[in-house]
This record gives sequence, C-alpha cells and structure tokens, in this order.
Amino acid sequence: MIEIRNLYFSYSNQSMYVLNDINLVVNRGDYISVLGENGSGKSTLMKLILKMIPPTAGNLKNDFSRIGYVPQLFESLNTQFPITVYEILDSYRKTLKIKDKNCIENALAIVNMSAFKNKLIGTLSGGQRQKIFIARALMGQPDLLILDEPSSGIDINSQDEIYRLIKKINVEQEVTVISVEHNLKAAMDNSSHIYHLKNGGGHLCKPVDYINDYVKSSTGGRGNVSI
Ligand SMILES: Nc1ncnc2c1ncn2[C@@H]1O[C@H](COP(=O)(O)OP(=O)(O)OP(=O)(O)O)[C@@H](O)[C@H]1O
Repeated sequence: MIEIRNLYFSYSNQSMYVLNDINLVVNRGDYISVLGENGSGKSTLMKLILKMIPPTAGNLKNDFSRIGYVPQLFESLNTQFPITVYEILDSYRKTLKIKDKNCIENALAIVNMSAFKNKLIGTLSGGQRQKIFIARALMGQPDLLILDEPSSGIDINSQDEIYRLIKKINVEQEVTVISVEHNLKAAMDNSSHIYHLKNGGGHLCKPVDYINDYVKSSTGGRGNVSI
C-alpha cells in the first residue's frame, strides 16, 4: 500500500509548489493511471513514490518492497549500441544481484518475447523494445510496476498489445500498476482508478467518473461529446 498524506513538493530552486496538498492511497491490485497536462507534476509524483526525491512537507508511506520501473521509451537506450536483448537483461540481473539466470527466460516468457532474446535491441520495433523494458522491470518480481507513458512513440496496433500485457501483469501476476498516461482511451479501458493532477492538486476517481467530468467540462455542462 502507498499512503500519501498532505504532501507538498517544490524543487529547491523554486518558490512555488509543484505538488500542493496531495492525498492518495494506492491499494494492492490497483491499476492507477495518472493523468494531467504537461508540467502538472506527474513525473515528480513518480520520483517521490520511487524515493528519488523527498517530500518538502507531508507524509509518504510506501510498503511495496519490490518496485519495477519502465521509463519512457526514448530515455531507455541508445539503439545504435550493438547489444542483444539477452545481454541487456543479463546486465540488469547482475545489477539486481539475482543469481538464477532463469529470471531472464521467465520475464521474456511473460511478455511473449522469448524468441527475440538473441536479437540486437536496435533491430526491434518500438513496441517490441517496450516489451523488453517491461520484461526488464519484471525480473526482480516486483509487487509494484511504475510506467512512464508506456505507449509513447509506439504505433497504434502495438499500443493495444502493450496495454493488454500491462493489464495481464496486473491481473494474473497480481502486480499493482501506476502508469503516467497521455493515452486517455488506454487509461479508461484498463485502469481501476484515474488520478488527475491539476493546478498542483490531485483527485482520485473511477474512470467512468473521470469521463463524466471530462464530458461536462468539454460541453459546458451539456454532457454531449464524443472522444
Ligand atoms: N529538476 C527540476 N528542477 C526544477 N523544476 C523542475 C524539475 N523537474 C521538473 N520541474 C518542473 O516541475 C513541474 C512539473 O514537472 P513534471 O516533469 O513533474 O511534470 P509532468 O506532468 O510529468 O510533465 P510532462 O507531461 O511534460 O512530462 C514543471 O513546471 C517542471 O518545469
């Protein structure tokens, strides 16, 4: 469980709070999509949950013991570097100090990428690469998986496959998911909850309630819009 109470955060060189009185509870098994405009603080909130930065004020309790993180695809690697899928995963295995090399095969099997283990990463499509980075995040058998815009830069067909996979990991592997999203449809289709960041504050709701509010605000209350 993650329990965030009255959390405030500002970067040290800034007087304004990026996050202003945030309250959020993430329960085991949740699939939470974090939505918000550019600069609303989504990545900052993830950094706080990952304990990369401390809150300026307030409390953040996180009792997930193993956290897997999937960064944005373009941040993930230099695709020109001649390294195979297996070599990437084996190097991460060593970083995690996992002795059993079977963790590589197991993670590749979950993302249906076993046949690609000896391929150079630079020869894979965006969707295939993303599956490898999800496999990497699964190697430590996480109880919480945090993803940063998992479908950005990926073609539309592969996006569906990526979300089916994340949902499968959430349901079948019982891994709690927090995903920073710009993909509204994927957030609506897959999440148990939406966390909407706006003007420094946050609001947790069910996808259906988020859509109802979205429709109301888009139509000035007339409630009739297609998205
Ligand atoms: N290291 C930093 N130092 C100072 N300000 C920062 C730093 N990182 C982010 N910010 C500022 O904090 C605010 C929130 O940034 P953040 O990256 O968390 O937003 P975001 O919602 O993830 O944006 P995007 O959707 O564009 O990725 C922005 O105004 C940004 O300029």
